[in-house]
Amino acid sequence: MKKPVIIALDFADDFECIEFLSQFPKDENLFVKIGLEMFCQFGYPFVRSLRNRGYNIFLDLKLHDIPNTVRRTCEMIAKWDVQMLTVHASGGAEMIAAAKEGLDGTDTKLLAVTQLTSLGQVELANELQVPLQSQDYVTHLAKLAYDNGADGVISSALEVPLIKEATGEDFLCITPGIRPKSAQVGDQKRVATPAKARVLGSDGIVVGRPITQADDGYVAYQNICKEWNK
Ligand SMILES: O=C(O)c1cc(=O)[nH]c(=O)n1[C@@H]1O[C@H](COP(=O)(O)O)[C@@H](O)[C@H]1O
Repeated sequence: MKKPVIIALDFADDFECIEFLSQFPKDENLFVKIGLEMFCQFGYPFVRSLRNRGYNIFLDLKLHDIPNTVRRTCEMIAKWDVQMLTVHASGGAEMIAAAKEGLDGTDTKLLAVTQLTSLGQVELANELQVPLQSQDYVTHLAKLAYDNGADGVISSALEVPLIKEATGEDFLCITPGIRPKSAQVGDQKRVATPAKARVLGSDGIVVGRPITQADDGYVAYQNICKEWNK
């Protein structure tokens, strides 16, 4: 699959979301992320309706629970034909392996979230009391995910070279925290432009507000794709 620009559909309601999507040509082969905000409101029927439009789906549920619960949840999601699913790497080795087991027999890529891109070095040290540099913590979690069967991780683009070195070139690094030069950073801390993410080796970028809150979402998307594919 071509390295995707994944649009994070973080909207307050489905009407706003569908109106946003109506700006895009019908044959535009979109890769969209359904996160907790939309999934909590509209659940699986919403996932199915977007899949039926032909979109690739990244279901971002960031599962984090005991292994048995995560495995059983993944067994259910395995029937949904989604292309990517997230769990938190900090759920541990057994939980990651259980998630993979639950997805057995599907093409759904299991991605483990490392250190959220909204957390910087200060939050890692002071709030989470993790005595490591961000890049070492992220690499450690990526290796844990790799060793326990995940297909890839979610990290900032900044850590991609280290993750690839610690795991393998084929281990997917999907990177949110993407901000074109002109965009506001907002609550993100570890950010990169689309061009920088490409140079650092990201396998796909996740972009929300710079597209969904732009005056013209389709133009914003096209500009980001141009920068990403240059
Ligand atoms: O798992 C994610 O997708 C994710 C992980 C992470 O570390 N940081 C992060 O921003 N995300 C998601 O990526 C999207 C980023 O949105 P924007 O900040 O609006 O571009 C949001 O939907 C977040 O939930």
